[in-house]
Amino acid sequence: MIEFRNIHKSFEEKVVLDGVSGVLERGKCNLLIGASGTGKSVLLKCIVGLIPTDQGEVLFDNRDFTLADRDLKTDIRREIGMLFQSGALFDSKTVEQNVMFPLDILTKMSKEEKLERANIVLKRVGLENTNKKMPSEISGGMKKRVGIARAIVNEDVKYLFCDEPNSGLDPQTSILIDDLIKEITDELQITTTVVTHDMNSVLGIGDKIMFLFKGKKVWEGNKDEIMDSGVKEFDDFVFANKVMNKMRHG
Ligand SMILES: Nc1ncnc2c1ncn2[C@@H]1O[C@H](COP(=O)(O)OP(=O)(O)OP(=O)(O)O)[C@@H](O)[C@H]1O
Repeated sequence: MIEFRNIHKSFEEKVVLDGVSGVLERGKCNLLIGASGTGKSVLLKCIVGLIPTDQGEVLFDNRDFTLADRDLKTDIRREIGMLFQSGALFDSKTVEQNVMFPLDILTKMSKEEKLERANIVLKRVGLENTNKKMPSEISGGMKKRVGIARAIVNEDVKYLFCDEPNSGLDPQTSILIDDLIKEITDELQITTTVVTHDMNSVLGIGDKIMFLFKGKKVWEGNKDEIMDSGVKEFDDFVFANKVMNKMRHG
């Protein structure tokens, strides 16, 4: 479980996050949603410490990351897996080398141990027998699977963060990737956070949904509660989607 409290972040004069608080629950897919430019990615980066906040606290299972000393920060970082928007695979490394990379930098495991672990997670994401392929030789959906394998390769991982995992994917592949993220969350009982503006994802895997608008969280709920949120900004976002609008008005 991750708790973030009163997060503020501005870039020069521009206020991006204006006092955002929330709880990301363990064993659930927690979704951060909102229109383009509302600060979803900035919030995710503030939570994982990639961007310093101006104000606010982030607690990973009651451990204050903001005030943590170097050792505790390193411990928490080791428990974080990230799936980046672009996939962020190293083009010059094979699939296997990409997946083993976090183990190279975070652990003292032997080559054999790292390989064994990489093979386990590659199998889990449905990519056995792709070890020696280069990223340029595999599809967009497979690249995302490699990204997921890399994010969970470290057995210590307790927190998984995915920034727009469906970007660049067709709708069917998007659903497969969403389902995989959901299954892994259930299996490992990790705290998963997904940044998205894809309504299919919201309906498919939104165990807990937080909607950001102009730097504030203006609605929170689950996928069964989105039809009658009672919040205009949220309705405008949800029902801009034609399918959702049709579901509402028949
Ligand atoms: N490093 C930075 N320096 C200055 N401004 C930034 C920086 N990072 C983000 N911003 C600004 O913060 C705002 C929010 O950006 P963010 O990427 O969080 O949006 P988002 O909600 O994730 O949008 P999208 O769905 O388009 O990815 C944008 O106006 C962006 O230009």
